[in-house]
Formats: sequence, structure tokens, C-alpha cells
Amino acid sequence: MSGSEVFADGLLAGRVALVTGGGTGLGRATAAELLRCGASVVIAGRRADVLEATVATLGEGAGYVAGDIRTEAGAQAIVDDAVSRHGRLDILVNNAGGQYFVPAEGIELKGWRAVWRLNLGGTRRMCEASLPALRAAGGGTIVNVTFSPHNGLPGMTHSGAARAGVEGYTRELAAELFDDDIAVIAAAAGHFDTDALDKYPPTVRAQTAGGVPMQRLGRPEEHAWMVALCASPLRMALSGAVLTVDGARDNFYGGWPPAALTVGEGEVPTEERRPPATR
Ligand SMILES: CCCCCCCCC/C=C/C(=O)SCCNC(=O)CCNC(=O)[C@H](O)C(C)(C)COP(=O)(O)OP(=O)(O)OC[C@H]1O[C@@H](n2cnc3c(N)ncnc32)[C@H](O)[C@@H]1OP(=O)(O)O
Ligand SMILES: NC(=O)C1=CN([C@@H]2O[C@H](COP(=O)(O)OP(=O)(O)OC[C@H]3O[C@@H](n4cnc5c(N)ncnc54)[C@H](OP(=O)(O)O)[C@@H]3O)[C@@H](O)[C@H]2O)C=CC1
Repeated sequence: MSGSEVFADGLLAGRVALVTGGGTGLGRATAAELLRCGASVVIAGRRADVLEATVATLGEGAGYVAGDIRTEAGAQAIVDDAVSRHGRLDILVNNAGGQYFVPAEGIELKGWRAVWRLNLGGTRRMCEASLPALRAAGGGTIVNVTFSPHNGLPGMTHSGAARAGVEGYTRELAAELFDDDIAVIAAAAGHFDTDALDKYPPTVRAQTAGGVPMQRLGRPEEHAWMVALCASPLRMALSGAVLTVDGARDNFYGGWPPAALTVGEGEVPTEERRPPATR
């Protein structure tokens, strides 16, 4: 595998990373970037065939373990596999997650719980299962992937609430782990171009790029660079932070100029200056 476009060769040499949901989309891109930075990487997910196919494309240094992060035993088995394979664990990327699209009042209690169990519960279980190994390695990094719920995501109330929970969990855990030299950072993704978006209703999918001020979807490698940065020597200074990579989506909803602010042929008016005497 060739080197990183962003980071120095060998940035993560000798480190071992575990990426949940590493068989697809953002997790796959993250695994590839961590490998480029010199780490050994174990990817995890429920479908062995998907993981196996991804490992074949990732090449040397990559391995997989099939398992389910929603149970304590599942999370523990995933961590144990990574540690027994490489003898240590330095980086945990809690990337597995997701939800389904339905307006708030249509969310059944069972579905609400399923989304929480995966996103907040799975993240917590993986953190708890990994902490002994991270401590044994003398410190490390946990990156909790969320989506940015700061301005709400229509149709995803269950997940917005669960991801806000992940942010709170991240901040508190970070404070408790400073003395162990373990950084805990939330990576809040905006809208990224992965196959997972295909499952959303076509009308929802069609406007996702238009809802980003940057006016395009994020590229998986852009997200992966942020995760690699979180594992870099900057990690402790970032611990407890929520890093948002979203093409400015958190700032307002739409491209420039905002349609409601334009006059004439699309110009954005400017405010009258005060007369010099009152300035
Ligand atoms: C601005 C906007 C731009 C939006 C467009 C841009 C979005 C970008 C932001 C975010 C993007 C991403 O996260 S993309 C990543 C997406 N990836 C994923 O979602 C993959 C992981 N997701 C999942 O595994 C599932 O969605 C999830 C429900 C969370 C977990 O599955 P489980 O197997 O635990 O649960 P299931 O058994 O399937 O379902 C449990 C219950 O959940 C409910 N349920 C499940 N699917 C349902 C559905 N489609 N419709 C209704 N209800 C459903 C039912 O009550 C189910 O019970 P029964 O009725 O008894 O069956
Ligand atoms: N794409 C986007 O725009 C955004 C994505 N995100 C988040 O980023 C992460 C990756 O998203 P993306 O790559 O797009 O989507 P994917 O649906 O491709 O990724 C989800 C991954 O999680 C794995 N997974 C799901 N449930 C479990 C489980 N119970 N145990 C173990 N693994 C599981 C899936 O594999 P398997 O089914 O085999 O278990 C899959 O590889 C998710 O948390 C997503 O919500 C956040 C913001 C935006």
C-alpha cells in the first residue's frame, strides 16, 4: 500500500488499530488510511463475507473479525481477537453505527431502542472491552464516530439523540482517562458519499449534497484523514473534543447564496453603513 497523502510515513508504525464497521464505507476508508500510516488494522462487522472481501483489497497488515458490538460478549470477542492477533491494541475506532429514516412520531419504541443499542450502547461496550488493552499498551486513542446532531437531522431523531449521547459519553470518558494517556475523541461526520446512503428514500438522497454549504458530499478519505489525525501525536490535545467535518453544514442549511437572502438577480444585499459621525 502506498503512503498517506497527508501524513508522514510511519506515523502510526507499530500501532494496532481496531475499526468497527471497517468492511464498508467510512470504516473501510479509515482502515485503509491507518494502514497507509503504518498501523496494523483489524476490521470488525457482522458479515464475514463483506469483511473478507475488504481485507483482500486492503492488503498486508489488515485482518478481520466477525462479531456484533451490541452484546457484551460480542464486543469482548472482537477486542480479544485483535489483541491475540497482534499482542496489543493502541487505537479503537467506533465507526459501526446507523439508523433508519422516519419522522419522529413514526419511530416505534423498539426501533428507538435498536438505534440506541447500536450507536450509544455499542460504543460504550467497545470502549469498556478495549480499555484494559489500551492501558496495557501504555495509552492510546478511541475515536467515536457520530454524525453531527447539532442542528438536527430530520427523520433521524432516534439517532440524533443517541449520537448526542455519544458526544456526552466521549467528553466524560476523556476526562477520566487523561491520566492513562488515553485520548477519547468524537468525530462528527457530515454527509459523506458512501453506499449506505442508497438505503434512504430517493427524495432524501437527492438533496443531501445540496444541504451542505460546500455543495458536495464529503469523500470517505477526508473523514479517514481526520480519524488518523486523532491517532497522531496531537491526540491528547484533542481528547474530549468533538471534531466536526461537514463542509460547514453545522453553520446553516444550504449553499451560497441562501435563496431567502437574495434580491434582483441573485445578489445578496449588504447593510447600509452608518454615517461617519456615529461610527
Ligand atoms: C436531512 C436528511 C438527510 C439524510 C441523508 C443523509 C444522511 C447522512 C447522515 C447519516 C448517515 C449514516 O449514518 S449512513 C449509515 C447508515 N448505515 C446503517 O444504518 C447501517 C446500520 N443500521 C442498522 O443496522 C439498522 O438500521 C438498525 C435499525 C439501526 C439496527 O438494526 P437491528 O437489526 O438492530 O434492528 P431491526 O431488527 O432491523 O429493527 C428493529 C426495529 O427497528 C424499527 N425499524 C427498523 N428499520 C425500520 C425502517 N426502515 N422503518 C421503520 N422502522 C424500522 C422497527 O421497529 C424494528 O422492529 P420490527 O418492526 O419488529 O422489525
Ligand atoms: N455516510 C455518511 O454520510 C455518514 C455516516 N455516519 C456514520 O459513520 C459510520 C459509517 O457509516 P457508513 O460507512 O456511511 O455506513 P455503513 O452502513 O456502510 O457502515 C456501518 C457499518 O457498521 C457495521 N455494523 C452495523 N451494525 C453492527 C453491529 N451491530 N456490530 C458490528 N458492526 C456493525 C456494518 O457492517 P455489518 O452490517 O456487516 O455489521 C457496516 O460495516 C456509521 O456510524 C454512520 O452512521 C455519520 C454521518 C454521516
